[in-house]
Amino acid sequence: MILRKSLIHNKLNRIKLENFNRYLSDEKKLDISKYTFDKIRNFSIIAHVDHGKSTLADRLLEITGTIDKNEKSKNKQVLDRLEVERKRGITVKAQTASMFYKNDYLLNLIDTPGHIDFTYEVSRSLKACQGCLLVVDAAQGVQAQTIANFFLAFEAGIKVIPVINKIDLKTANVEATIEQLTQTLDLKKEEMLFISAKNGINCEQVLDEIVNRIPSPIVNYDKPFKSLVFDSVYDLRRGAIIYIACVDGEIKKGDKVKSFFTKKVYEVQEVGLARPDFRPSNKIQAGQVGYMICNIRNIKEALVGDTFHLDKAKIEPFPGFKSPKPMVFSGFFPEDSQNFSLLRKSIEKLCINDSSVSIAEDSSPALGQGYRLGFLGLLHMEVFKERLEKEFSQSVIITAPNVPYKVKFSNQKLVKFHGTNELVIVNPTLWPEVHNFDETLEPVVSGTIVCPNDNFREVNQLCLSRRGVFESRQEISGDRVILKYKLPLNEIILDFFDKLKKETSGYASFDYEDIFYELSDLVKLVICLNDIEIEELTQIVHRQRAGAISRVLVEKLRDEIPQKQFKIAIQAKIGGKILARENIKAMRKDVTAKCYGGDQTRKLKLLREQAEGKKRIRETAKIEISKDVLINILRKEK
Ligand SMILES: Nc1nc2c(ncn2[C@@H]2O[C@H](COP(=O)(O)OP(=O)(O)OP(=O)(O)O)[C@@H](O)[C@H]2O)c(=O)[nH]1
Repeated sequence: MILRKSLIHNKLNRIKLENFNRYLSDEKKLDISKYTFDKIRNFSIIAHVDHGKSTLADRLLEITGTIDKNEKSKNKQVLDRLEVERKRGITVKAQTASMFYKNDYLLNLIDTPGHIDFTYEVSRSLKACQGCLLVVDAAQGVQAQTIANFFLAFEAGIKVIPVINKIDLKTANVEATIEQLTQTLDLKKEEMLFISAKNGINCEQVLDEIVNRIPSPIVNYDKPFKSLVFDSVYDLRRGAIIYIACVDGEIKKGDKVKSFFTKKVYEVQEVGLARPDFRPSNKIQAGQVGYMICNIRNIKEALVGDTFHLDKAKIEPFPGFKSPKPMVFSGFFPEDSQNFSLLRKSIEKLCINDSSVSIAEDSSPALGQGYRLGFLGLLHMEVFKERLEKEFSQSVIITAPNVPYKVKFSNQKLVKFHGTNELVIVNPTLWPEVHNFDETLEPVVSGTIVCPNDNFREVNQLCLSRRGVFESRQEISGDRVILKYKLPLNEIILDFFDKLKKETSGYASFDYEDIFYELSDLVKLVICLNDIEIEELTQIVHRQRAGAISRVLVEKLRDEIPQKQFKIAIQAKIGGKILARENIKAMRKDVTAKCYGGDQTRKLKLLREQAEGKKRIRETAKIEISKDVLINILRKEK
């Protein structure tokens, strides 16, 4: 697996040290002028996790001589996978690479991220292509991500070449896979390729079919330079390196370019091809795909989907650009509050290479100073956390993740105050008072599940218990079924996928698309200890689920909080209404132990004094939840 972006950074540094000077002093920059648009094919590889996307990419690079086998094994040692990627069996990011084929063609393999958290980026990268290889594992057949990815390609209007992989496996069921592809995606058998990416069987044919079937890009040489940004990485010395697909004109060192989104102007310092190392070229012209370095010092100015064009030229931007929208938010606090400034520096460094993380300062009575960070999805958050721990040795406490909710109001005073009639709430403690809004909305997704027919009942039950709405069921060959549900995002960000796997002995796959907002009866659930609110445990929940969540939380707290000299009342409340309650009894101390003999009046006096003392402490003592208890509760929450 040599093509992984989470690891490109290492690679960039290596290239920088070893080759940077050589490249700069190298007079012989690549001359790619002869690769006119008709000689170019831009394509992606899309697949369900583990169906062989990276293996096929490696094979194509090997066949075209872009990398050799020795280089590959060298890379294999350098590139180790993040644990979260290994655990989930996914690659978060691959890499873009240009290959020369038969001396005639320039084939550009454009990376698409391999996870639903990055669906927007997948759809943007597909916009830079005219075709894609849809890889399907012959032993596993069509899976949820196969379907979701196919439809992204279909919507992008690009040519899809179905490739059935792993035909060498004893468990391969090629006939069933063909049938599933024809039934579900309306693909034709005669269009399918049958390969083993691992053993190289029919892989050269894949290259020929890319040339034969994928159209060359539609371009205009006479118009001023215009390009689509489909990826970016950050290098400490050179700033952001952006990957562009050039559709009009050409660009070379010294030209001035402008970002349509930020309106900022930059001078181009270098352009070139990703092979996959950065190789400078004399220019990039319409139809070609490459990288551009122009001293962008903030990765937030190099956004996927933006249009970079020649300064002062009037152009139409590529449609559909959105700045990244975080959908999962959590508090990040240092395990040792002394380490806050170290945590800040580490987060800043990590964000240099990730424009999609949103950052705001946060503080908590128990956890001290920290941050509230927003991510594209839960996996994105896990990868970020793991990198904080592995690359920066930071131990962090993460509060229960939540999704962004919306509240709508018609009160004109509020509308005037906020300048809008709708607020997005990402921090549950900032949820407004009930009388201050009219409607509440939550993000909902269209989910696709592929599982064995026999598991339908369990899967359906799981989805309904997560407030899912059943939409459709389609039986496909191989005794499997495709199910569609509308599911609230909040219900699937935590353990939904794990539960789904458990219910189906690992045979179900899940993917989602289209995040949209729907009306929902949401309430703020507050946890109190002796009437004092524990902010870190405040959550926004659906009214229907509030009772069950409350009971679980108060029981967990009852088991975790140590006894004190006085009684502790644990309550879960919505507004003033108590939904669940547990008490922790006061510690008993035998104050009469020293009274020998039968002086009953003295014993009673001591007991009376003890009871009054406890009452006094209970009224005055501020119960603070300790950090350890909070960590345990949050761990169990996950
Ligand atoms: N037997 C066999 N195994 C293969 C073949 N292609 C890939 N594999 C294996 O399948 C596993 C997954 O392959 P990858 O190339 O990592 O799959 P991927 O689609 O890139 O996975 P992600 O990028 O992590 O989603 C690896 O263990 C490969 O060695 C093949 O043609 N035959």
